[in-house]
Amino acid sequence: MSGPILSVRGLVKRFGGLVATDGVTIDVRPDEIHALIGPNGAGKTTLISQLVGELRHDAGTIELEGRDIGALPTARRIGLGLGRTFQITCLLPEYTVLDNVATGVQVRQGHSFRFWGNVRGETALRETALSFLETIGLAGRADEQVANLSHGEQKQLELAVALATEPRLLLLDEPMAGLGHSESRQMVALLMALKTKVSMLLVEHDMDAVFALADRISVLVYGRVIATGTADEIRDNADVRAAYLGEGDELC
Ligand SMILES: Nc1ncnc2c1ncn2[C@@H]1O[C@H](COP(=O)(O)OP(=O)(O)OP(=O)(O)O)[C@@H](O)[C@H]1O
Repeated sequence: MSGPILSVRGLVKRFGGLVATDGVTIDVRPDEIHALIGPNGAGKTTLISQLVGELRHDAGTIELEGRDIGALPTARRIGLGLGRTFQITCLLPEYTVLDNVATGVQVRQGHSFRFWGNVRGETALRETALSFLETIGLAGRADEQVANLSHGEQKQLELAVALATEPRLLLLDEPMAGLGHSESRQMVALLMALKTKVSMLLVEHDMDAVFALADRISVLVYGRVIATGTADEIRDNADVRAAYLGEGDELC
């Protein structure tokens, strides 16, 4: 078996006296959806921010396909294959759906937000961007202004923009947030279909989605991973059940 896509060892982040991630060790294997769950304030977003380089860690290591990326700036990490979607929608609302995906393509090509150039380049860029929209089922909305999309379509578009950077590992920060039941089911189906194309670390409060998608689940509580295992192992874990007692999230 080949090594993990992502290997995190002993990651620590302190905010003054608060230890937000407290020696987190976790890995994501090739073609795996690894879900990270935990009560509010457990440190999930802090961990994602450390992985992408928006927050510097105080201790520990982060390796992407065996390469230590812990000291690299965010743009370099993206260039090496780290992709992410955001908890709060982060699209350019006044531009079209296609323009937004084109920004992802251009990031991959080493340009940042250059937008449309000469006609030949424009055609190639348009075709590449369209192919990502086809993958996520939004090609029919390519020329629509983003502001006119539903919340569910915007979440799908975020995914297309992230995919356009051609990541080896996709960090998904609450892709189901704010989605209705049928939109959530659509997103689950989409992520399931993408599984063979890209490995994913999924932060999500929607337990139906987590248990439907995840090959393995890690549970973070007060900055520490208290358990990692399959859905069945996590469901039966007494420490995990105790951590969720009284929380809004319900383990199914
Ligand atoms: N910039 C910051 N400065 C100080 N404390 C912070 C900062 N960011 C997060 N924290 C604290 O770190 C802890 C972990 O927060 P974090 O947002 O990572 O949790 P989370 O698991 O993502 O929560 P949620 O599920 O509610 O999004 C919390 O106690 C939070 O208040």
